[in-house]
Amino acid sequence: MQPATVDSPVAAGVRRVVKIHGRGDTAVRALDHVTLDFPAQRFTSVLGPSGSGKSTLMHCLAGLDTVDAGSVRIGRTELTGLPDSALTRLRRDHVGFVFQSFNLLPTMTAEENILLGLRLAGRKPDPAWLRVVVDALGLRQRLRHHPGELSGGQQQRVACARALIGRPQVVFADEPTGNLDSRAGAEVLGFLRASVRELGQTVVMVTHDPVAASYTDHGVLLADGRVAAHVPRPTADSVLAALTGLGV
Ligand SMILES: Nc1ncnc2c1ncn2[C@@H]1O[C@H](COP(=O)(O)OP(=O)(O)OP(=O)(O)O)[C@@H](O)[C@H]1O
Repeated sequence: MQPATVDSPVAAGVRRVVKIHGRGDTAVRALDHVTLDFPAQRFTSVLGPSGSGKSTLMHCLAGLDTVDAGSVRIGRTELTGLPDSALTRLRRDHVGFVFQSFNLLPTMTAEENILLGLRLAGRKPDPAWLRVVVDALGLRQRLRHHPGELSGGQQQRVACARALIGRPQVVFADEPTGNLDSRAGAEVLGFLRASVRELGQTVVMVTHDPVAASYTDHGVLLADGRVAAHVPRPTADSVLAALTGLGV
């Protein structure tokens, strides 16, 4: 199996990032001088109460939103100040996404969904890597199915394959198990963990769920737009205790 190409020990990071939503009286400081590094080939969870800034952080990290101060990098590339066209290319070529709601195209087969991003980028899939990803996700028998013919767990596994097929610098997963039952959720989490440990990928996952966080190598807790705590080698209990310590 070929490991991912790693061109930096830090897959993504933010330095003293401030993000303010809205203006004037209704302005909300969603990120308040956040500094974090997400190491390559690690599975990191971002936790915290509702409104603590998790989604905002992910959007800023992925270049989907701009920051008001501070800097953001993906690998060795500084995002702040990049023109939109360069940001779009960076996302397309170096970032994978897994969303709570799967976001598959219903008229395409599972295989077409997996390969769409590469096709749009004019890149050819590496057949060996496609095989590795499809087999790791148990999707071999499902490639010709349309999303409507797949269970939620299978659809999310297709979304994971789509995220990994271009061997991105980092995969951002936003509550990837939020719409799944616990068994399907465990399968997806097990795969994300295996994609890091066995395939050398890097995954950053936003989650509310201490059990989901227990699959990761490191947990970061946000509260009120700030880094409130780190939970190394998280277990469901240690995450719960850290969240409780925040008064959540
Ligand atoms: N587009 C927006 N306009 C105004 N305020 C916003 C906007 N997006 C987020 N916020 C505010 O910024 C803060 C952080 O929101 P964010 O969605 O990042 O939190 P979160 O931790 O992801 O929450 P949840 O777990 O509920 O998804 C919240 O107070 C939220 O109300």
